[in-house]
Amino acid sequence: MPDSLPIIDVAGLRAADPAARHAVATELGAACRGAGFFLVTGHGIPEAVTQGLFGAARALFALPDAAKQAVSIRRSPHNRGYVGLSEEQLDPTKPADRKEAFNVGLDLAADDPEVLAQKPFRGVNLWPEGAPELRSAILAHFDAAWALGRLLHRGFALDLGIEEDFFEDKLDRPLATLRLLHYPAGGGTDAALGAGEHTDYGNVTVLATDGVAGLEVKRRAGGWEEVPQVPGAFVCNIGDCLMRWTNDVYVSTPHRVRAPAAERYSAAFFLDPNPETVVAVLPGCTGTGNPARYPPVTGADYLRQKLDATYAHRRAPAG
Ligand SMILES: O=C(O)CCC(=O)C(=O)O
Ligand SMILES: [Fe+2]
Repeated sequence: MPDSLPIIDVAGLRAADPAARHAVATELGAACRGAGFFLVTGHGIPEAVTQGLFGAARALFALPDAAKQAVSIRRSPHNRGYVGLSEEQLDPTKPADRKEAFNVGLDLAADDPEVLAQKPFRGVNLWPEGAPELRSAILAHFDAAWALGRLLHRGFALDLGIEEDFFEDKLDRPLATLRLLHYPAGGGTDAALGAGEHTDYGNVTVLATDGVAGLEVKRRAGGWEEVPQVPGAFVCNIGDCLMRWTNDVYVSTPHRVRAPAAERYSAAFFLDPNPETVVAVLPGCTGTGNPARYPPVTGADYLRQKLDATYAHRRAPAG
């Protein structure tokens, strides 16, 4: 892995000129095969949207505990809602994570046919009462990060030598989660991390941070590399699902968050495919002596396995 993560301007992916699109795709492909992490500029997400998101995150985490517990993730079978401080332990060998989180999924209406049919992960979002402005600010960023995630997939497809729009209809009702994160001040004095070492589960993660450092990427040779703060850029990384889809051609790299001395906010958008999409190793990623390493699985089964392995509250009855 190189010592510094690549910064990739992805505006060219929107160009009419195929050569411009291919040039960006080649850069993306190199990053996905190498570090598995890259910084993205030229993403087209207005700064006002990101500012609005962080304003909403600050207001949300500042609510009284009772208001946050009223929308606890324990009340949602669909991986939505609030996760309290130290309720999660991404690395089981370390103390619980020093963070609180709030998960938002695809914003479906209560009478959406898939919600009524109780399809897996198809539920309504939980919103704190009396704060309607939070919902619109958070959903504006959800939509913007989703669009960026789909744009990146056009680049991945070009790099992988498949149809440029291969992923389009596999990401149009995705199992996506926008996770707001708040790492309180005062970390760094003990062994607790903000978030323990883990890999992400989906295809790609689009991360916005408030400029406070803390995220570290595991080097293949050992040790940790701090992700630099580049104003206006998003940090993107490949998740386990795209690693599987590409037969390990793209790499899902472990990372962690130090418990920062100063308070830190971030927002991770995890883009997983549609629930019924079959994730089967792509034809161009196998060859003689390199068979498919994974059997096909649906997006919903895949995510369920991953979440059940991580979160005790999904296995045990809510307490
Ligand atoms: O807060 C961050 O910088 C990264 C968080 C993260 O890795 C995650 O939530 O999966
Ligand atoms: Fe992560």
